Amino acid sequence: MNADAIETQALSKHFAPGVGVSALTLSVPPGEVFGFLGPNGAGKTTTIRTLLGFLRPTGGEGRIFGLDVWRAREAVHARVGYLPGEVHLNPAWTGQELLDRGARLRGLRDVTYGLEVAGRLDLDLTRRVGALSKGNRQKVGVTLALMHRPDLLILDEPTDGLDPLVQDTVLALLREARAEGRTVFLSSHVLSEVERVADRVGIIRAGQLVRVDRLPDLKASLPQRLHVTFAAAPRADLAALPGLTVTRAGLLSVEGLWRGDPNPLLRALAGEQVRALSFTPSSLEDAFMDEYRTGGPHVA
Ligand SMILES: Nc1ncnc2c1ncn2[C@@H]1O[C@H](COP(=O)(O)OP(=O)(O)OP(=O)(O)O)[C@@H](O)[C@H]1O
Repeated sequence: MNADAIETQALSKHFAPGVGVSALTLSVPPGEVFGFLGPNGAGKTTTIRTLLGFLRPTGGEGRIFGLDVWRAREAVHARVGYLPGEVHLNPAWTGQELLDRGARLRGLRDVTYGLEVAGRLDLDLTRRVGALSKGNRQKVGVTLALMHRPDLLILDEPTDGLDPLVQDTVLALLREARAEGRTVFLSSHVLSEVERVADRVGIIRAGQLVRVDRLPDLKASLPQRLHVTFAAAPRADLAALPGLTVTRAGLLSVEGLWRGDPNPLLRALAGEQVRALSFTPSSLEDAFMDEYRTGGPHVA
């Protein structure tokens, strides 16, 4: 059976009209790290909780390894390691006790990998969860999600509250999971961390999946930032060029974003008195900020 790790068809979860997640259609093949990005309140957690059958879809359907996320949720859970956005653990238990309990619940005899993960995260398993800092509780959550080497990891903001060194370790663990052919669905609002680990990214905004792309394609499609100053007012109407979105225009200058083949722009400028011209790639960060705010540039 070659089912996708995750497949959704118009999957929706509405809490009220216009609130929640709308008609999400997405496929994540096995062995991929998929970064799920979006601003606060965009619907990342709702999507994840629906994929795990904690919330009943109000429309469409979702499958994990071919299993219906609502009707077969218990079978789904057996294939998944889940880290919730907020880790709630019994404060009276130690990390070791939670690890042993997790192993028992999953019928896992060998906790060697769980111990290795905890060690690499520099987590003291002898301490009670109630006595741990937020970051250390997060490490317990990460360890519990990873310990059984699940086929699919669904992680809601896994590096939240962790220091940069530990964040690096978590991302390394995710890359190792991919190297073993396992799948990772990683929600985040931090582009820079997703960029370091994801094969593809999806951007959700106001409950809608607005873009899904491979990272290199996304980078290649970014517009160039253009800044031209003139010695004399230009005669051509540069704003009319289809590739140009003007962000600022003066009598003797134009700033904007250019998409696609630069030759029409160069031809238009050839007849003008150009004093200076700069043409620079915009950063991925810029592109994401545009996407967050407006739904982003429509790249051909
Ligand atoms: N149980 C609920 N009842 C009603 N509305 C809800 C419920 N859970 C979430 N929402 C609403 O659904 C929308 C999506 O919320 P969600 O928590 O999925 O966003 P998010 O992308 O995970 O945000 P964050 O990055 O802040 O965690 C928000 O408008 C939120 O207020």
